[in-house]
Amino acid sequence: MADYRLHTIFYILTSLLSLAVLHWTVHKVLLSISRSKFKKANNCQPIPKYPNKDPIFGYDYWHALNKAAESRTLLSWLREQYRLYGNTYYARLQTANVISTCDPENLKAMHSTKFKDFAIDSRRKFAFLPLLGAHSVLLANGAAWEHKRAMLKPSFSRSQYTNLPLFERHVGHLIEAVRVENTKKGQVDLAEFFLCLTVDITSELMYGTSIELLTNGNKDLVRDMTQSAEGGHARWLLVFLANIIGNSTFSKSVSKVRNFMKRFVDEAISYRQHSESRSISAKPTARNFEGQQGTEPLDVKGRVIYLQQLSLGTRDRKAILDELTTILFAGRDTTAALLTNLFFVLAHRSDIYDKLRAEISVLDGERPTFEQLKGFNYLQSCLNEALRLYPVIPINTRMAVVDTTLPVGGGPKGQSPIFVSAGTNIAFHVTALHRRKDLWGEDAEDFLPERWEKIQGQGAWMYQPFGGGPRNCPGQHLSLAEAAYTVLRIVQEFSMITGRDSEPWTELIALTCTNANGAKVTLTEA
Ligand code: HEM
Repeated sequence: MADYRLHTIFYILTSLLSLAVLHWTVHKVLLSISRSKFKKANNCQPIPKYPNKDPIFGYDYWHALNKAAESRTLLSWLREQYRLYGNTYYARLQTANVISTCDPENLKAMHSTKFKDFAIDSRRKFAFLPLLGAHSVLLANGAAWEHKRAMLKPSFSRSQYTNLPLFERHVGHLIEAVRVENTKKGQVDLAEFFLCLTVDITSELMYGTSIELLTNGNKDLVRDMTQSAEGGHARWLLVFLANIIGNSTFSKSVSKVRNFMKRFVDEAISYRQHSESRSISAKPTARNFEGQQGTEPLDVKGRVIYLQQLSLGTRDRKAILDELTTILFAGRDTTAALLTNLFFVLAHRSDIYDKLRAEISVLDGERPTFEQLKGFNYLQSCLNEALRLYPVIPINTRMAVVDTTLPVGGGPKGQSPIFVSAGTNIAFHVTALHRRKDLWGEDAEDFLPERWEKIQGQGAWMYQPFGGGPRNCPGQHLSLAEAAYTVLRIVQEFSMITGRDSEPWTELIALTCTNANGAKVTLTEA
């Protein structure tokens, strides 16, 4: 009897297993047939491959990538891979299929023409979720992302980035603090001050209240923010290994930063309560977080304050915390990195510094208007060139959400479309794109602001510091105005800059990328 029962169970189990195997095989065969047809219809050609020694786990590619990251040579290592395998190639990395590209046509497709076929990938989510939170616009996809983007829009209006008196207040604090340090120590690392400046400006614009790091000197917050951003990048490199290895410095910093931010969540909640108890100056907006009709709050100067905007869209404290933390990091690390990289160059190029001084001398020491600021072409070219040679976000990623194609990278010349199966990760490398000699000329490696006199429309897809398409950077105008104003005022106040660092520019990749050794200089009073 027992033998009969065992026999029946065995029979049922093997039948189920055979059915599952059959189903899987049929599915695979049908998928392969339909993909072959799809590839043929789209004229897809094979893509060059990185010679993975470990084609299953892709451990060798990951090991090489990590080694380069540890020695702070990841950006040049990536460029070397493009030289070896072409501008678009495939590799296996930690069990994932990855297509790397530095081709403008592929970026255009991902960001714009085929925007819906690509989404934010799980690697980015894993890396930055502890810091930015699940509600972060930087980690969202689909309809949730659309809502968040609509919420952000009014806070990036022209009135925000043309508010030069607001910039002046904070840049004035920066100049004072830099002057004190420069006099006391005979030199100053501008990088630390830029990180405070961008927090002060971003918080005033987005929260309505400045954190005032330049005047209250909350060094702990500066350190915790930096450690959080760097820890996020380490998680991006390690992925699941990060959970095994652990990083207590990262966890502590994240928790301190998010705790600090809770005061602004309280402010948002009390703003909401206040606005519910009396009628505030408000007009309807597109949609809020909960998908309902929202309101667009205006502060006394007629600006839209993001914190207030968020508070009217949701009662969820965690959602407000995630969004406020995200916007502070997005506004801090980026513009600070741009300024640090540019001043690193200026410290070693007195010819460029002198040319900047000559250009702005028409102001005769007075403050510029916004139109004058935008009209200083050489100043604008220096910013463009700093973002070209040292893009603040040099590595970015997406994931294909459906079977799709990218326009180039296939065939012997790399000019035919390539097939991209759903789930494939795409890594795009902006430094490699911005330094391609076939696009930028033989002097692509040189810092040459003059090249921008000839470039129309910022070079479209071959110049990608701010991303492109619907998901491009909403802070672009703000950061360029903020950076231009800061450079102009420093150049007005100091007649000469001398570099105090003989090291070459060295990558420090966290949320963004900046010079690892900062911008150590001595400034001479004008
Ligand atoms: C030099 C300065 C800056 C650079 C180079 C820069 C670059 C970028 C890039 C490349 C993206 C697209 C990311 C992607 O496609 O995955 C982005 C997105 C974003 N940036 Fe910026 N950014 C800068 C300044 C700012 C500032 C000052 C703010 C706000 C105060 C800001 C807020 C954002 C936000 C909220 C997003 C997410 C947009 C979305 O996902 O829809 N950025 N930025």
